[in-house]
Amino acid sequence: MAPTLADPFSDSSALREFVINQGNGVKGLSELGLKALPKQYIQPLDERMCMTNVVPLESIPIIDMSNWEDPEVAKSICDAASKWGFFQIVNHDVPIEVLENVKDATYRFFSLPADVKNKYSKEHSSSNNVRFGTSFTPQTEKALEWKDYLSLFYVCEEEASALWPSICREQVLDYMKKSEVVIKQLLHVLMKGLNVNGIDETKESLLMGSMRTNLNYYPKCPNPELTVGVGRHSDISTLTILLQDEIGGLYVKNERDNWIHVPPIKGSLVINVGDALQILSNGRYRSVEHRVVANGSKNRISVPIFVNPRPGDMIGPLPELIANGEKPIYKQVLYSDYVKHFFRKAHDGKKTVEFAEL
Ligand SMILES: O=C(O)CCC(=O)C(=O)O
Ligand SMILES: [Fe+2]
Repeated sequence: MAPTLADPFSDSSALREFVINQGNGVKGLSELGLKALPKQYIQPLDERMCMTNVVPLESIPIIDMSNWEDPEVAKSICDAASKWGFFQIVNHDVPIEVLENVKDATYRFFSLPADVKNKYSKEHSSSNNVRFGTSFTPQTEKALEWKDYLSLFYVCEEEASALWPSICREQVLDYMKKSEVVIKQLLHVLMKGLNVNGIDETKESLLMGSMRTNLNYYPKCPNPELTVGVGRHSDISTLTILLQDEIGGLYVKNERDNWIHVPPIKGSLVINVGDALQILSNGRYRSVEHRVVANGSKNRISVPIFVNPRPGDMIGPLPELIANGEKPIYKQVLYSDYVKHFFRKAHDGKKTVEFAEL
């Protein structure tokens, strides 16, 4: 039941009960029509988006994938991954219907009643591979983030059939499957750019041996300027493939520490380098800080696929780079340890990668 007091959430345990334990999420808070943001979501001043640090005219590269093997296109992909760590792709092979279907499926999942979504919460889910949650790590964050999510770690079709919510399962599986072609094209080009030619089975497994898809829901927010949708972070993936809707709100840091908006382009996918690829490439490709603002008038969704090494893989600079005489700047770390380190703390910009520095 929704609390009815004027400031129902002055007590943090009441907020946790409603948002986390009962599974209402921030979507539930948003739908209460609160006039003011609960204090638990108020971010410190330096974590809020300050529009004076936004460069309006700059833009991350937009790359046409129809001729992805053309040396010019390949160079623009490698340059974007080194300089920006972020780019958008158009004319990739993922059909527009697949993208529209997974967005519809995201709305369908979040429209389910709280008690149904809550079956997939940390408390109730029968598997760690399926997780409905809110904020990032509410147990360790001083200020919460204005976001709900469903996270689906892919093991196999059978497990997905048994465990993933049926309301979005087929659409997420299709989105992952259809994205594999462009993921392989990008990794092929990026490896070639490091003089690593041909991706054998072991390397393919290291680069894309596991995948996680998140359905992110950022509800409309009272006082969006006081909070964040997602705080400053870099992803821990090798690559992230991100589908966003038409609302906007994702910002990326440029080389001069200013923030650049990633404008929604219908049918495009946003690609970003994650920490694992930064480490494997010995720093040649860069994972870059990004964040999502909250929106005062509209709900927003996004659907990232995190393309990862397998949890049991050791990641470190690729042997081909070291054989060429490069000095390693990262040590070998067990990927699952890296992941644990990321989830042990609140979002903290680019700090996670220090875990692997020599
Ligand atoms: O919602 C977005 O646009 C980005 C989300 C994000 O950065 C993430 O899930 O890691
Ligand atoms: Fe991210």
